[in-house]
Amino acid sequence: MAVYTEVAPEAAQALLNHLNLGTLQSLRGIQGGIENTNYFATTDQGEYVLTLFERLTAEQLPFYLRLVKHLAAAGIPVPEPQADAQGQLLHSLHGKPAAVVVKLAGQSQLAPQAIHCAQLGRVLAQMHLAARSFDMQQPNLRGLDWWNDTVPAVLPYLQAPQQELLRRELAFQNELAASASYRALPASAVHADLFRDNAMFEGERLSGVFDFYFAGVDTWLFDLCVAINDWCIDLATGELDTPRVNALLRAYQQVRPLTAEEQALYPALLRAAALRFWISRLWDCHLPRQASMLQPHDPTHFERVLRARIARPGAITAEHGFATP
Ligand SMILES: Nc1ncnc2c1ncn2[C@@H]1O[C@H](COP(=O)(O)OP(=O)(O)O)[C@@H](O)[C@H]1O
Ligand SMILES: N[C@@H](CCOP(=O)(O)O)C(=O)O
Repeated sequence: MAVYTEVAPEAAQALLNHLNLGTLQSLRGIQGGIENTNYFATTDQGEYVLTLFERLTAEQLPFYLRLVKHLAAAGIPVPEPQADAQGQLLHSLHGKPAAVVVKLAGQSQLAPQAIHCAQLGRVLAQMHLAARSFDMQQPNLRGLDWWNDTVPAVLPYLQAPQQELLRRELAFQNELAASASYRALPASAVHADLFRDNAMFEGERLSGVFDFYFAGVDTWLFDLCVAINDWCIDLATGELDTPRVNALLRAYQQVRPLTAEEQALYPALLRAAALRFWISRLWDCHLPRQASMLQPHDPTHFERVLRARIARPGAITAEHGFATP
């Protein structure tokens, strides 16, 4: 469930009045999420999502909300946060930080085909280009430093073969991050969690991408690899599905061709993206936060994905729209 704080219609209307968003017609708790309290709020002016933030603080939230506002202004299909007369995007309801964003039409496509992956690839590249002019800075809080801090905490819960893999991969990624070619990778604020459940489709058309609450400054290639590892795989085995990978990468490169460094480091960043979610799922599973509301996802899925990327590395080829350097 995802209504941790009950919101009365009168309280929602007071916030909607403050934002000049019209008269409430319906207010419905959303059961889907795991982190925040979310409601669909329909008014005579439109459909919105009202979120009360249960984990992130009022100090952390402006980065996420302003990033989404910036992307919306650049024409990227994201749920635009609604500002008050002073231009504030962050509000307060029942003592919790709150935001109201536009509701995206449609549903998530959990069994995507090439047609869906192509749209995602195009929007991802457009989003990367648009984020270059976003001027707030926040590192990816689930990046390499966090991996180095978290791996020692989860190792005791693992069997020897998993410990060995985790240690070896972390060492590999630390070495990679120190290399000149890694430092040459283009970066900006990125989504960093663009899984299938964070995008909406209306029929076959991508209506938008949302849930930017793991966003931070990281390489564009990492962001791309996070998406490929979720959108373009056989879910049972974790293996890459070539037609979907081709569709996503071709569409991405039609907007922004990968640099020579990105092409060379693609296999290593697919591994990094798998490692990131293996670690976070292990952490959620074995060290749940106090009074945690998270229902942990299965960590073994990303162990499988990581093993698959090591055994059969992906490669950028002419199939992906641009010849290798
Ligand atoms: N802007 C939006 N437009 C349409 N649906 C949304 C929007 N934001 C959230 N939702 C719905 O709410 C659900 C939970 O949102 P999410 O951001 O994933 O919550 P949490 O951060 O709590 O996991 C999503 O799966 C989606 O169905
Ligand atoms: N995509 C992550 C979980 C992040 O949670 P979200 O529901 O807020 O996207 C994973 O699958 O491990």
